[in-house]
Amino acid sequence: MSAIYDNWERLVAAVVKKQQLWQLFHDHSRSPSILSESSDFSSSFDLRSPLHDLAFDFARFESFSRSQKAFSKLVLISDFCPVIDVKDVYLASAELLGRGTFGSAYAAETDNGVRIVVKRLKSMGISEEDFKCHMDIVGNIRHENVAALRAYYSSKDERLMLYDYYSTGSVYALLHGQTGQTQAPVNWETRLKILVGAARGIAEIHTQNDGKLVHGNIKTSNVFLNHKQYGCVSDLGATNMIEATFMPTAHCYAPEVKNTKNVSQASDVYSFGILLLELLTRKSTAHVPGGPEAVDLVKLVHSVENRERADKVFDADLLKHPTLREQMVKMLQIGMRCVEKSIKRDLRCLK
Ligand SMILES: Nc1ncnc2c1ncn2[C@@H]1O[C@H](COP(=O)(O)OP(=O)(O)OP(=O)(O)O)[C@@H](O)[C@H]1O
Repeated sequence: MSAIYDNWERLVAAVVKKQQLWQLFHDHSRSPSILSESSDFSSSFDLRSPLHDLAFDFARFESFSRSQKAFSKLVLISDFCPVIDVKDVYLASAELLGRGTFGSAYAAETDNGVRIVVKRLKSMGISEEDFKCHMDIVGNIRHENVAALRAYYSSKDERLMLYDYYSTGSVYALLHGQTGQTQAPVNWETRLKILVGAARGIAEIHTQNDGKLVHGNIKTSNVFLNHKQYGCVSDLGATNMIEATFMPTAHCYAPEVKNTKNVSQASDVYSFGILLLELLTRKSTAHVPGGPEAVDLVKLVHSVENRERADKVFDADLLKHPTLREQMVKMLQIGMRCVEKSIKRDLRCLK
């Protein structure tokens, strides 16, 4: 356990205490746009202000006869004043975004053009009471780097969670896109901002529920870009509620994590390390139909014996900028520390 918590402390040191990763971030003198932004995300952002850009029509809920009964128990999170009409989900006009471990995700559009994501849990293995209790915890989180739960619904045979829709797509889509498409370059600044944001989001999640909350499913398809283009962690909740087994070929989970019962804050740190390595290498760690094959990145970076050979694993696009190399090596070291429980070798060889 001590080794696990050592990893966690390193992440906190890297992110919250603004050492290492934060230092790297500020050292990046070629990115004045990052440096000019406030280092205290919350100071310039009123997280409790009403969301005026999401102007839904509450009245339509009442008049929607087919689902009126079903939606009568839709619970809106307190700061979400406007209301959502999710009838499109039931009327099948909603767009299926994909099916994941815990259910399906749909993008539904309201009449006034606001898009919202509806997550439909596939398992009913959680009581209504436990579901609501967990939704209260998740719904309470308002942080720039955590996708906000806007509403939820629970009935005898249905559990829905409503989130903001991220039109820019996930980090998975950004890095790996669709098969056959030429990959657009993703610059260093973008990658750093994704990592800093994701790390801050995870750190925030871990402070919740008396410091016991776990995300449990950190991976590129669950990280989006917020309005400032920083990483924003989504899909919080499902792992805590549903018992599910992860695909053994998904390399984004810590080795001890076989199913949702094994997830922990330490395994979130591991998955953050994998996210970091994925951003450095641009290799996918989970196979999505139509996407690239999954690569065991821990094994890959394990094959790096010294800093000269680190180039073997970096995304070739990044290597076109030799001035970034030092920062990339430092970043690789942070990633390796996050996953080091399964990397037996001594990191000092990279120093
Ligand atoms: N809020 C959102 N905005 C935009 N796209 C989303 C949002 N939430 C999920 N998606 C996308 O919808 C698809 C399905 O997501 P879902 O979370 O159901 O599965 P997953 O991320 O592939 O796997 P898992 O269930 O393990 O999280 C993914 O491509 C995901 O990136």
